[in-house]
Amino acid sequence: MTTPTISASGLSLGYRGGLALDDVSLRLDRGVTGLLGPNGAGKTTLLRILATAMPPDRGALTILGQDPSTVHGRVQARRLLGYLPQQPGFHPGFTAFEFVDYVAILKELTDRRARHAEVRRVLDAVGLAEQRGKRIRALSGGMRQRVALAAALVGDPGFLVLDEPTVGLDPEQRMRFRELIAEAGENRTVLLSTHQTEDVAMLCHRVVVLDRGRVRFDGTPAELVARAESRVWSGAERDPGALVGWRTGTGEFRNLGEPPAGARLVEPTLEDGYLLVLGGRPEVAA
Ligand SMILES: Nc1ncnc2c1ncn2[C@@H]1O[C@H](COP(=O)(O)OP(=O)(O)OP(=O)(O)O)[C@@H](O)[C@H]1O
Repeated sequence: MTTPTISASGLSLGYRGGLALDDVSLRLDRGVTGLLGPNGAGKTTLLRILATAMPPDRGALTILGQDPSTVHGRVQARRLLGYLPQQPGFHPGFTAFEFVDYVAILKELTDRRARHAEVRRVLDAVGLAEQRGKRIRALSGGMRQRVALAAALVGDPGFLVLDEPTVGLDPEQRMRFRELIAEAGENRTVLLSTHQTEDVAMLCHRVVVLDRGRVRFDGTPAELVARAESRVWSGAERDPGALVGWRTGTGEFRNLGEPPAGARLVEPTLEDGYLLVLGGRPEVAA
């Protein structure tokens, strides 16, 4: 068996308010894995730990064979991974080129000529060749996300950590961004956190659902959809026996849970499976 890109076991981390991650174990390999979960589930905390931005309180982790609990392992792991954080921390006065070059310097690409060639390569890869001299403040939200992705791609890392990369993008930009992520996942391991079940349906070969700091599901998108098989029905009213139900655009109600006899069953979606894994809690349906 080959060594996985990421091998994490028993990761736990507490903040003052309580446990944000509770005994999370995960192995990740090539391709795009989606991390779904409601607000406060622990997604950012997990991604930060996997990107070595903070250590867990407990648990063991290896990143591309490196142990980030040692200084040497942490430095090596950082050379091998790319991280697109939720707030990329742009300096709006920088141009796209200057920002990515700055990240490349932090990644210790010391030879100026080779570094600049690398910056041009990653900006080209995300379709920003034309905009590289533009100031970040003058770029659209979608272009800024592409700059952040370019920065994460510097040095061709084997492991990419993307924290809600499609948030705030219009549908066309989101589609374009998904293509870039799919491309990035062809020959490396990508972990992507998102609230968008469509991101997972369109991009991911695997999906992990995190809720209240614990892994609630780990499988393929098709397996997540299958969780809702024969558990979704429609009707003229919200079924009081449903775990969760809502009015759809057609005026009909979509109900999830254990259908009553004679219920009009409908084809489940990935979102239905996700909501059922979370126990149909309506506060996470948004
Ligand atoms: N710096 C911090 N100090 C204290 N508590 C924190 C801190 N960061 C996160 N938390 C808490 O830890 C829990 C997990 O937060 P985290 O940001 O990892 O969740 P998330 O799944 O990324 O949420 P979202 O989807 O809203 O970004 C939440 O209860 C949150 O309030």
